[in-house]
Amino acid sequence: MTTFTDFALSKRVQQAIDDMGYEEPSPIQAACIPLILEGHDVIGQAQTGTGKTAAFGIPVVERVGPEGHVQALVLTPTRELAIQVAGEFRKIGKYKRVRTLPIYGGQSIGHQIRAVQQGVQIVIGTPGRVLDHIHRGTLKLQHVRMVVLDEADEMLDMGFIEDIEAILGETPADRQTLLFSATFTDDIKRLALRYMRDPEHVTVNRGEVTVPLTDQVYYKVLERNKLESLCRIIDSEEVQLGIVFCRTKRGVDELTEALIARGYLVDGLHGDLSQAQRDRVMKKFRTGEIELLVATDVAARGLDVENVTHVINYDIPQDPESYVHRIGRTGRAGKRGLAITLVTPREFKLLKQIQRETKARMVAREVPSLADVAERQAEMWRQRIIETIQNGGLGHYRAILDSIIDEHDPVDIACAALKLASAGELEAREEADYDFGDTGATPGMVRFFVNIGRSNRVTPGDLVRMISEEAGVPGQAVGKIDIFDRFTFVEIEQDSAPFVYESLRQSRWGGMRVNMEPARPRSRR
Ligand SMILES: Nc1ncnc2c1ncn2[C@@H]1O[C@H](COP(=O)(O)OP(=O)(O)OP(=O)(O)O)[C@@H](O)[C@H]1O
Ligand SMILES: [Mg+2]
Repeated sequence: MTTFTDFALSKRVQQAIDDMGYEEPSPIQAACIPLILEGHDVIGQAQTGTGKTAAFGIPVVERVGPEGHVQALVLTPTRELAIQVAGEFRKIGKYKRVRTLPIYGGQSIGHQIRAVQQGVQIVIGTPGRVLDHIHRGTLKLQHVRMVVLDEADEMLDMGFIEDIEAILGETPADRQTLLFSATFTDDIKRLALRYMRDPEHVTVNRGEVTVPLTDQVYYKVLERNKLESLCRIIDSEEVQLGIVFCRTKRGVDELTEALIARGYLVDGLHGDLSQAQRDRVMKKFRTGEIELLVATDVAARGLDVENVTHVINYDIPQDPESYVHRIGRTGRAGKRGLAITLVTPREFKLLKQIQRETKARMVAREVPSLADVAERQAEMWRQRIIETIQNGGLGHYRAILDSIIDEHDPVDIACAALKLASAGELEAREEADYDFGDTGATPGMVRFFVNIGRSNRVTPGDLVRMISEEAGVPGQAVGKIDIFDRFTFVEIEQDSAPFVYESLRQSRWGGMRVNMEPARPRSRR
């Protein structure tokens, strides 16, 4: 087994690693540290939370010389990540006294300029702000010997590529270039070769991109019930710290407000907040002052917060990479995690695509019913009432009730008091459902008209198979099937009907075009 001492690191770096409590190198560290120490360019790919930061951090710090100019540059896609990676570098370089500096937007540039002037050896920054310094002439990169792109696939993607090119153009051509991420597409790897010299490819766990210690589940929800479903799911989980991802900044704001209104300890993070706000929110999350962080994909990559037990995709991620990185915020460094994805009927295909491309094992779960949640809440109130009786000190309240106790049933009085105390929390609520109108189906079922191209060779067995494969519903959800000359009608259980409808309303199956519509009873006559 490899140990850190095998790398012949300087005493001061080795001591720092010991202080950090790293006993043995993770696989990506074991493979990359020697290569980087020897001066190779490296493309390093390993699952989220497996120590990629130190895999480049340790050898980069080790290779930095005593000269007081910028020798290494690390680029990250977000400010929070730059801050975090800078923290890791500071720890590794603690005894070597390597001077590191995070440089990112939203922070006073004057302060950064003064800090650079004091002789920084390693800069960790976001591309925009680094370019800003280059243009102002306040950051000189001509002596840079090592460049790291953390989250390299993201950095070489559309949003960043021009900035990256411009920055790399400021560094010497014979620099050492290091690329790290949990995900690399073949295209990005090919593109990366342009900026590298004969790189070594290190890939850990080629087969699985997601972390096996993170269980992955999904809940089928209806758009209009999403908030309610989320709350029920959270209430049925023991969340220590959780990150809830939304697609848009506005979605983050809205969900944050809605959750606060419902009494959850949450705050939101996205790119439109001031840096001071972003710092405050991250601090509240890292210290556990809030239990849920609601965020856009700005929090998807690289963030390492201890004890994140849950990642919840409130909005389904738009591509497999985003899924991998988002859920990678939990299940880090050998800990367990749970990744939850909410999926609406319209998004079901996307879920299946993510599942296919990440080879993820996702298990379907049922949103707790209102009855489940109601029972849990009722139990909680019963407990509270019993505890309150046991704690005593009720004399004052008894006096208040004295004047009505003769005229009203004591149980009625207790019920009224509970209604007031629970502020509506215990009111009966109704389950909302997808409205297909009257389709002339058996009670509890929805009848659909299915049109499968010109081919009439479809058997009832084929239909059941198609429906369960495409919509991910059990075969039992399919009821009566009528195959006429040119028309086919299928009855689907109410609960599964929205998913079947959204998956099959317009799709392809075995090369045939499939259309599906809720049946209208009149057309049956
Ligand atoms: N050798 C080690 N022994 C113990 N813990 C480690 C070791 N290396 C790293 N860690 C810890 O593992 C956690 C994850 O590390 P890191 O953030 O570098 O992961 P990553 O691979 O960069 O993940 P991501 O793809 O999400 O960016 C950190 O908390 C880090 O301190
Ligand atoms: Mg990382």
